[in-house]
Amino acid sequence: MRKLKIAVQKSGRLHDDSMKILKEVGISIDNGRDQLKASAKNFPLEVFYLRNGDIPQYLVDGVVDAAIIGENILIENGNNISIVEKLGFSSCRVSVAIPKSETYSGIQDLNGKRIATSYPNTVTTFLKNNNLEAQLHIINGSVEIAPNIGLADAIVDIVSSGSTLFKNNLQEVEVLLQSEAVLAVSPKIYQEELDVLNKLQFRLQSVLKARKSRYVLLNAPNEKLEKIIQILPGVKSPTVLPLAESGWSSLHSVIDKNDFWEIIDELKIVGAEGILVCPIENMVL
Ligand SMILES: Nc1ncnc2c1ncn2[C@@H]1O[C@H](COP(=O)(O)OP(=O)(O)OP(=O)(O)O)[C@@H](O)[C@H]1O
Ligand SMILES: O=P(O)(O)OC[C@H]1O[C@H](OP(=O)(O)OP(=O)(O)O)[C@H](O)[C@@H]1O
Ligand SMILES: [Mg+2]
Repeated sequence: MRKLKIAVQKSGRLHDDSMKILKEVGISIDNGRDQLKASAKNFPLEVFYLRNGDIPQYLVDGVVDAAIIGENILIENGNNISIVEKLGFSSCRVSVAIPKSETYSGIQDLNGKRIATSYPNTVTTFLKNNNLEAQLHIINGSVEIAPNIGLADAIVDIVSSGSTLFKNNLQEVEVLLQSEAVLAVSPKIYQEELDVLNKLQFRLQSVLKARKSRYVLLNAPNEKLEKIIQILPGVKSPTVLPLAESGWSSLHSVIDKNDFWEIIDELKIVGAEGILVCPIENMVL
């Protein structure tokens, strides 16, 4: 089987979580320090460690078949690159920010302004869509400093917690796009590599589903079961097993992690006892 060539950020915000998710899908990679390329021991995969910003071009050219990359970079530089899976980490947004001291009454306020950014294509599209004109200053990092040193009136940059904006006395006024890490595929991928990619994607989906879910076990008197089952939908329907103590059962089910506390509260009210909640490693549905 031919190997799938996948690009992963060499170092930076995406690196650790990218390696972690590959490990969670059971792929073990021989990772010598400072290696730019490494092969998986137990899966037809070759990992190329590259700069996030360089990855779209490698995908366009077919130098790599796939990549784990920030969606914002694909929007900025990735013509014709498809996203096959959103990976749920490195969530952020690309936003316009202006000094806190300035009032903002709407998008028109950006007309004629000087905007500093590392994402010129994203900003140009945004300006065009809104019939605005502005002067762009393209800088590669520390964009948030630009208004404070008189280089720009506004910036467009990544925002996550908002603490960098806060520290630089800036306020977020428009969100251009939302982003997270994604699995992207080269338009030049061959069928054999695509078959490997499909296998990888299947494994990723099972890990991502599992991350969003929790396994719940509880005990309840039989007369309370009907109400409890209504609260616990489960993958199909909850498993009910008799306990050694007569008139009691054990119920097992899968719930969405986000609904966790609400469901537990409801379960307690209708008479569930000994509730256990466990993480799930994989979910193959
Ligand atoms: N503060 C943040 N919170 C969450 N995700 C972020 C944050 N900053 C960046 N990201 C996401 O992580 C990706 C990588 O960011 P990082 O700053 O590590 O690299 P970079 O400067 O874009 O690239 P390079 O690898 O070329 O140096 C970004 O494209 C974005 O999708
Ligand atoms: O809203 P926050 O949580 O503060 O995150 C936003 C900051 O994070 C990123 O920078 P990073 O720390 O990656 O530094 P860099 O500019 O060197 O890439 C981004 O460029 C912002 O500056
Ligand atoms: Mg950064």
